[in-house]
Amino acid sequence: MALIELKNLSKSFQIVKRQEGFWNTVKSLVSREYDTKQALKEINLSIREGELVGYIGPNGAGKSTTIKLLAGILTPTSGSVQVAGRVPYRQRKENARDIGVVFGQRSQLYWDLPMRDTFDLYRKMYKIDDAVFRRNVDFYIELLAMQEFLDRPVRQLSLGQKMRADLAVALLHDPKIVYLDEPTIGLDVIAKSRIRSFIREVNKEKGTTVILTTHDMDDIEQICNRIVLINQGSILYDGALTEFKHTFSPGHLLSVELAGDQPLVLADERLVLLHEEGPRKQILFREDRIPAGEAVTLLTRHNTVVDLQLKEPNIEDIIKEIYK
Ligand SMILES: Nc1ncnc2c1ncn2[C@@H]1O[C@H](COP(=O)(O)OP(=O)(O)OP(=O)(O)O)[C@@H](O)[C@H]1O
Repeated sequence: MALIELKNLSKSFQIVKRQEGFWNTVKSLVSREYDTKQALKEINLSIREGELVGYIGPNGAGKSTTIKLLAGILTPTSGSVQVAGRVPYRQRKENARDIGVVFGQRSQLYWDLPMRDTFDLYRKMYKIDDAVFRRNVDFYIELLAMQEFLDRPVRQLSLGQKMRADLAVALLHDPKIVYLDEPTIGLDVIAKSRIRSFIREVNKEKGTTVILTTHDMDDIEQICNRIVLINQGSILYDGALTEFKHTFSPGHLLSVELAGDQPLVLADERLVLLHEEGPRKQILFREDRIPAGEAVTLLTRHNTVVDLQLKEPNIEDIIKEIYK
């Protein structure tokens, strides 16, 4: 059985409609109106133990929402989520033992404590068995070359040292899954490469399943063997990195400019809006699902198109387009 199993998983948020003006503000205190934002739309995803998955997509795509559902912080609107045979939001505590998390932009360390004491604190918090604790601390100190800064308070550490420390702490309790959000952000080339080989090594030695969110394609290329691309709450691609390059290049990106500021009509679910900037829209499609000629015909039939270019992107172009 898969370690992570998401079936037709949807998540919507209710957002209070904001209206301008004094009376509208007063009115909204009495009866609120809501908009619904669908963050995830019937996604299906199955991850086996030991996989190294790159989970990528533009801002607001639904990545954090997925991770929060895996961690049991959120409950699904519909569909199901299972992690190691459990329903995370029903067994949050037990589930937390199976997950380790690292946010590149937000450290989980205690600023005034040296790492040696931080390890101890986490040992108590997670009630880690003494032998496991000793073995893991030694393993991470060695693998991440942490000896030199173990006794210095965290606030004195460099960004790269802090990241190494954060990784060690997240993995201290031997979680089955580790979720890494931008683990190499802001680091120099050498520090990045050290983190990447560490992640590969942990995966190899301990069989830890890795879900990696990053905007750095080198992270994906060097760490992951599978890539899941999510955009506007739907999974656009799920497969090997080499296949990904093959699927979306060349010529599977349409750049169109519409007349005036009319909204884009896609008219077909095989066409996906990747990015828009004013009247210029970037549309992604897979040629095995819709031929380029048909995509162009559909777009010009439903929109007043001023300019249309069929691009021949490579993977970096697509990613750039996604992250613009
Ligand atoms: N608590 C919430 N209330 C309302 N809307 C939310 C909430 N959390 C997320 N959303 C919306 O759901 C969508 C998906 O957000 P999510 O944070 O999952 O994206 P993301 O892919 O993690 O983006 P980023 O790369 O910027 O972190 C966005 O439109 C976001 O505004």
